[in-house]
Amino acid sequence: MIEESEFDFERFVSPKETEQETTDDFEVTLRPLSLNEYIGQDKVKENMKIYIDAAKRRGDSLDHVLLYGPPGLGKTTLANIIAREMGVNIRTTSGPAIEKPGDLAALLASLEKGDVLFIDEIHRLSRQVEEILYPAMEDCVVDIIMGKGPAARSIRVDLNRFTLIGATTRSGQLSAPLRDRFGMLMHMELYTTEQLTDIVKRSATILGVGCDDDGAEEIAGRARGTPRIANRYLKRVRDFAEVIGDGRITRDIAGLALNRMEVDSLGLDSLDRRLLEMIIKGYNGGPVGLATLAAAIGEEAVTLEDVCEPYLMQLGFLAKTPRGRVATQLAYDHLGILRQGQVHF
Ligand SMILES: Nc1ncnc2c1ncn2[C@@H]1O[C@H](COP(=O)(O)OP(=O)(O)OP(=O)(O)O)[C@@H](O)[C@H]1O
Ligand SMILES: [Mg+2]
Repeated sequence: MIEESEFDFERFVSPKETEQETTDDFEVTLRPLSLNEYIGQDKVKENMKIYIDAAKRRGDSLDHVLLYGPPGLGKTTLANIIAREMGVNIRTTSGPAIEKPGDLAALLASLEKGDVLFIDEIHRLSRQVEEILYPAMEDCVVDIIMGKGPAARSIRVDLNRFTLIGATTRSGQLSAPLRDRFGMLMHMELYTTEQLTDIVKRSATILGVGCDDDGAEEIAGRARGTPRIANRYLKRVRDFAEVIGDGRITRDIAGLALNRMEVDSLGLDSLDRRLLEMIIKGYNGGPVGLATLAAAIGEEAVTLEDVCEPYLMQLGFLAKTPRGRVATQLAYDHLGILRQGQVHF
């Protein structure tokens, strides 16, 4: 329920777009525009194709979709593709950008039939704002309270059928009532090196850079399962290739560039290594709590949890236990550190 004072009727007519994307031109041009161009995430993609097809056959809007997974895996890209494949408009906003319930109500009321509303970082919606979504998602209505005190009355505003696509890096932080109202929960996984190699090759073609298969593989192997990182490294390696080499990306050039950027052979960057070294040297291998660890290396806990840990856990370098984070033997081996009392043969 929202109060009249909070409701900005002006916005019904001209909703102010809250475009909060942190994309530069580079990212925009590299974004695939159709499901067929979208590499990897096969499970998500196959299911999505069926849901889209079914909705289109019924002439219905698509059910609400929640995309969750680590940053840079293509959630924003996929949301745009879904809207495009459905042939509808997409409006983009993000959790922290919607301050008042009235703002969201106005945005919802401005949607046309079938439109997609994409809310990035949906776990960061305030409670009050989130409550507007419940009846909107379920019954396509918003409730507005007019007036105050005993004279107050509530008005229902009917909405057009729409599709909410929410994206979050942390589905665990989503309240249960909100999560339950999504018809599809789609978990995005880290990409394999083969998939990332294809992504790098595709991006290189779009950018007009010559790139050997080996060169693409070298970049992919160090991009920690993340297309955004792969594209970023490609851009930097291209600089090296142009200045040091003959412009073509080879394995040697890629290796050299990435070493200079302090990205090691498995894709660990200096922050990953600082994290592991702190557990090993500062806390004797762990367990150590996330907050303690974050304070010790001077980083935010969310950064460690969202950015570093998924990849370190996938490599088997880090384990989460109820008592805290633990560095595994594989991490010691990779960093070349001996455990206390361990003898090197
Ligand atoms: N499946 C894919 N195929 C090709 N390129 C991709 C794919 N997924 C993502 N990319 C590229 O990776 C970049 C990052 O994708 P995107 O912005 O969609 O990630 P995100 O999951 O929304 O990240 P965040 O959580 O940080 O918002 C984009 O520039 C896009 O070009
Ligand atoms: Mg995004």
